[in-house]
Amino acid sequence: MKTLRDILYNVGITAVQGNTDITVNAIAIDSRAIGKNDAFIAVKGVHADGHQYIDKAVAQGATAIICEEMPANIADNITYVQVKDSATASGIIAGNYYDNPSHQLKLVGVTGTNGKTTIATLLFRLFTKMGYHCGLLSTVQNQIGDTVIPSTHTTPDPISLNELLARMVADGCLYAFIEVSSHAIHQHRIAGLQFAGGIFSNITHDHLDYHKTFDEYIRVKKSFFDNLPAGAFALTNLDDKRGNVMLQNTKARKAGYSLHTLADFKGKILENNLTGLIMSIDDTEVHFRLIGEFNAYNLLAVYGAARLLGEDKSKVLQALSDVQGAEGRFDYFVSDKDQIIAIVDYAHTPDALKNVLATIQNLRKGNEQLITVVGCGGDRDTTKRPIMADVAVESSDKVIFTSDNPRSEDATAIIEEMEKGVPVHLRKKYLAIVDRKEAIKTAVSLAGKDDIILVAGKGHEKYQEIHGVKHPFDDKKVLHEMMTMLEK
Ligand SMILES: CC(=O)N[C@H]1[C@@H](OP(=O)(O)OP(=O)(O)OC[C@H]2O[C@@H](n3ccc(=O)[nH]c3=O)[C@H](O)[C@@H]2O)O[C@H](CO)[C@@H](O)[C@@H]1O[C@H](C)C(=O)N[C@@H](C)C(=O)N[C@H](CCC(=O)O)C(=O)O
Ligand SMILES: Nc1ncnc2c1ncn2[C@@H]1O[C@H](COP(=O)(O)OP(=O)(O)OP(=O)(O)O)[C@@H](O)[C@H]1O
Ligand SMILES: N[C@H](CCC[C@H](N)C(=O)O)C(=O)O
Ligand SMILES: [Mg+2]
Repeated sequence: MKTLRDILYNVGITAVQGNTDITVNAIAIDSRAIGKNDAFIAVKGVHADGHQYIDKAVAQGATAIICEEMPANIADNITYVQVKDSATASGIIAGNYYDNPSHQLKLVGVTGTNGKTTIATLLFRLFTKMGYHCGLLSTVQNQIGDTVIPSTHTTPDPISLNELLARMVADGCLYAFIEVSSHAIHQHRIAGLQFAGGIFSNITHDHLDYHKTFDEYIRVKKSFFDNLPAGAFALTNLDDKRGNVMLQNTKARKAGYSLHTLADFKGKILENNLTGLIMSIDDTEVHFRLIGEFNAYNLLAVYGAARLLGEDKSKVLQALSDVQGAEGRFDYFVSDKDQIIAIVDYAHTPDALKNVLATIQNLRKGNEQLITVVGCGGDRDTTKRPIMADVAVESSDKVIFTSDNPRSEDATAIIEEMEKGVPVHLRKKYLAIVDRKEAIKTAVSLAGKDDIILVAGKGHEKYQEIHGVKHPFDDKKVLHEMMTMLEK
């Protein structure tokens, strides 16, 4: 059992009212999770202010309150600790509560608009193949060795994050590979963690609903590298316009990867087709199972990180050559009868969609049609909607606009916003079908021999969220069903 004093170690405290030598049973940032003798950390959120729930936390049994503003009602026998920033404090407190698990393994964080899940998953699979016991925190799933734990966020809240890392430590993991989303950096979900390394993939348009401007989005991502310790490595993509800026103020050891310029880790694509990529990496020719130029970048990032973690070049390349990509990322199958290539991909940003469509265009052998099914999520960046629609019609022969996760929004209204991005001369190329299953069915019915269908935006997701309800939905399963039903 830890005392309140123990878990406050390194926290920027401004005032204390009450005794800090009390034992703390558990910690929570959500009053609904509070039980007897717990500590409640009141965090100001996007929708609510945790300070409003202090009384509720006390009523549920909290004996310690950590907050930025002392409440008006001070209850007897409760310790109130005022801190400068309770979001940051929650990360540090969570670390202390769980014995700072990030100090007990090598923690590597991946940030960037696209490629985080792919890079983190490849690292996890590579290091596992090389014989290490590893942990993974990703959008698709969390993993401790072979044990899969469902994930709710790309980067969990600081308490869940430290608890998961502690489970990895207890299970004997030497490495943890985690995705670091821009939301997580901004909300200090990673506060107090000790990283052994940070990787930057790229930065393009996304999340402007949250960060407001692209400059602010860049600043937030950069702050992850600014805060890395001197002993860590910071690995960047030198072919990204912002690749150098990301590392401008880092204390960590800098390294870069590139397909086009001089770099610590240099790659070149020799062949790129449906059987995979053949690349030259630091002058060694290697075959990989993943497809597309964007995956060449992801593979280079993984190779670079493995080298920076002290692994041998040929051992890494040999193991990486056999590793498979993450679920729902350029996940494809070929139909039995008409050899239709059906691809499911998580492209939900303009850049990801552009890259995946360019990859498909490069794989084309003749005049096969490319039919794209795509939608945009509700309650998320609205400015990407017309751009994604434009990208889709420019690079496909036919496009079906449909729903992604409408969340609280009207699905038809989202599609109408997408349609505004279609240039007049390309209007004949698209249809709008709100029901995603119907949209996929139509794509399959339009496809003939050797044609290619791309269903974009939801990748591994197993549900469709409509007005707060998550309805079971799996793009790949629906594609399979429709192929069978329509005998393609
Ligand atoms: C917009 C956003 O990021 N919200 C996250 C944020 O919640 P919030 O600030 O909205 O919380 P709030 O509802 O305002 O409440 C404020 C505080 O009061 C507390 N509270 C609230 C109600 C109550 O009864 N009692 C109580 O104590 C809450 O626990 C919270 O601490 O902090 C919560 C705890 O960490 C997150 O679960 C929540 O993620 C929401 C569900 C979400 O959808 N986030 C998405 C946008 C997200 O984070 N995505 C990124 C990936 C993006 C990418 O693709 O790069 C991710 O990392 O998953
Ligand atoms: N390095 C890359 N550059 C550009 N696009 C990429 C890259 N890697 C993957 N993509 C595209 O982005 C999609 C999402 O990839 P991935 O899931 O790896 O990214 P992510 O950063 O984890 O996304 P999220 O922020 O939603 O968790 C892929 O399906 C693919 O279309
Ligand atoms: N991590 C991303 C996922 C988007 C996936 C897409 N299917 C959507 O629902 O918009 C986000 O929270 O913006
Ligand atoms: Mg991800």
